[in-house]
Order: sequence, then C-alpha cells, then structure tokens
Amino acid sequence: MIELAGVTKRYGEKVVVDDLTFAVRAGCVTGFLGPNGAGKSTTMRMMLGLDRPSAGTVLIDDKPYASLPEPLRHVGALLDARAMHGGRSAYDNLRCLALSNNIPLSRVNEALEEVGLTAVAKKRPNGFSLGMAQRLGIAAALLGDPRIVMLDEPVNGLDPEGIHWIRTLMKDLAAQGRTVFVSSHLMSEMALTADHLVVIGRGKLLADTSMQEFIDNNSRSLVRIRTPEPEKLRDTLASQGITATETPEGVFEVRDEPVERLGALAFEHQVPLHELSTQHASLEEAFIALTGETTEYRTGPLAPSAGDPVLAAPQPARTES
Ligand SMILES: Nc1ncnc2c1ncn2[C@@H]1O[C@H](COP(=O)(O)OP(=O)(O)OP(=O)(O)O)[C@@H](O)[C@H]1O
Repeated sequence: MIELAGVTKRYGEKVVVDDLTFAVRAGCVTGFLGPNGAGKSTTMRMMLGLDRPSAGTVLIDDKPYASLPEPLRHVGALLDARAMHGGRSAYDNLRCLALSNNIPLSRVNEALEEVGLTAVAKKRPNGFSLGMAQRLGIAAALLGDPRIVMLDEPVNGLDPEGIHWIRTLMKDLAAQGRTVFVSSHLMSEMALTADHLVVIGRGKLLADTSMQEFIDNNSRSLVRIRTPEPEKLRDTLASQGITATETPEGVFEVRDEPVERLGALAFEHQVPLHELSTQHASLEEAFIALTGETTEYRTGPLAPSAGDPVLAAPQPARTES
C-alpha cells in the first residue's frame, strides 16, 4: 500500500504537484493518468524518495521510502528505461543492483528470463532498442521480488507483442496480491489493464475511482438507431421532445435517453428498426471530458485550407479563472 497525504511540489513559483492525497492498494493495477506535464513523473519520483515534496508525506507500507531497509525488496520501479549503465552488460547491471540490495544472485537470471532477455544477458544496454531497454528496466524493477511495483509509461517503445506482454505481466503481479502502480497518458492502454484509476491534471487530483465508475461518471451513453423510414422516426422523436443527430450514413444518434424508452417508442409508433444499440463512451472520451480544461499542451484546430492542412503548433491551454 502506498499512501500520499497532501503531497505538493513547487519549482520556484510553479506548483507542479498540488496537494495530492490518495492511496494505492494491493491486489489490483492502479493506472495513474494525466495529460503530458500533469505531474505524474514528479509524483512518482517523490513516492520513491528521489524528489523531496515541498509539503505532505508519502508512506510505503507505513514508512517513508528512505527508511525502508533494502528498498528494492519492497518497491521495484521503472522510471527511465535508459538509466542503466550502458557500458556494463545487462547481467552485470542487475548483478550490481542485487549485490547492493542483498538480493540473491539467482534472481538476476530469473528476472532476465521473466522479461525475455536471457539471450542478450551478456550484451551492453547501449546497443539495445528502446523496447529492450524497457524490458531491462522492468527486470530491474522485478529483481527484488517486491510487493510494490511502480512503472512510469512502461509501454513506451514496445511493439504490439511487448505491449501485450507488459499488460499480462501487470495483471499477473496484481493477481499475486502485489501493488501495481502504472502511469500513462494513453487511455486506451489503461482501459485494457487498470482496475482502478488515479487521474491528475495540472498536479491536482481529478479522480480516484474504479475504472467502471470513472467511465460512468465522465461519459455519456449514446443510442444508435437505423430505420428504413427516417421520416417516421424523426416525427416520433420530435413528438416526445427527444433530440437526435443524424450521421451522413443516415444513423440517428440519441444521447442520454434509455434504450428501453426509445425501443418502446419505435414499437408504439410502428417505426421499423434495423438497429437499436447502446454505445458507451470509451475511456479515451471520458479522459478528455475530465482533463480537457487541465491539458497544458494541446494541438490546435486543423488549418482550414483543405488543400494544405497543417497542424497548429501546441498552445498553452487557457488559464482557469
Ligand atoms: N526539475 C524541474 N524543474 C522545473 N520544472 C520541472 C522539473 N521537473 C518537472 N518540471 C515541470 O513539472 C511539470 C510536470 O512534469 P512531469 O514530468 O511530472 O509531468 P508528467 O505528467 O510526467 O508528463 P509526461 O506525461 O509528459 O511525462 C511540467 O510542467 C514540468 O515542466
């Protein structure tokens, strides 16, 4: 269990982490989400004692990180895949970590095996692809067989097989009763992995909730209706004061009306249907709905010129009043 209470980090005048209070529980994967620059890495660094909070406390199993004996046996972390010693072999990098943390050397080969790097154990990481470096960083995180695993953007640089592997690994670690805390700015990725979400924007806590609650609370459902008699459906919906939008393909989309009511109305008014289906907003949409106002850097609208579309440069979001 990791507990943060009132954790704040200031760099000069800028508050990059603002009074965060939340707990990360064992036995599930907790996704740590926020747009670029939201303060995720800074928060993780404070959890690991690498940065000192300007205010507040972080406790790892009731103790500050700095007072954990042999910390790698309690908390394994991947923050920066390129942090390994590039001139030492993968095996030697892990061996040094094992020796300094009183971890049996037998764990070195086991950890390399767990991440699929046995074949390159004697190779130096400075020749590794980003995906291989990520795997070595994860091997270092798992080396001490820790109860808590923290991974900062672990799918960076991984190919589809690697992404699938890391997803399965995180779920397996949680199923073993460990605490798994993983940051990402990719909602679609978290939707497939996390059971619980902590969302921050501009350093502030925006949500601390289960995945399902997050989607339910931050997204709206939409019902799609297709009919060979659009005029009849249009009239029926209008007679009930229900607003629908029509797609270019002729599909009616109705928000915030139960599908049961729409089905009953179509039946009563004898509107033949070819489709009546509920679409739930994806986590991506829920995330954008929640964090939109707090996104520090975002892409501007596409330039209107059809012949020469140019992406506008990232612009600071408007400041909240
Ligand atoms: N050492 C530092 N000095 C000054 N500002 C810093 C420092 N470290 C981070 N920041 C600022 O703190 C803010 C949060 O950065 P952080 O890297 O924690 O965000 P993040 O959510 O991890 O972003 P990303 O998803 O892009 O990795 C940013 O505005 C960043 O510029």
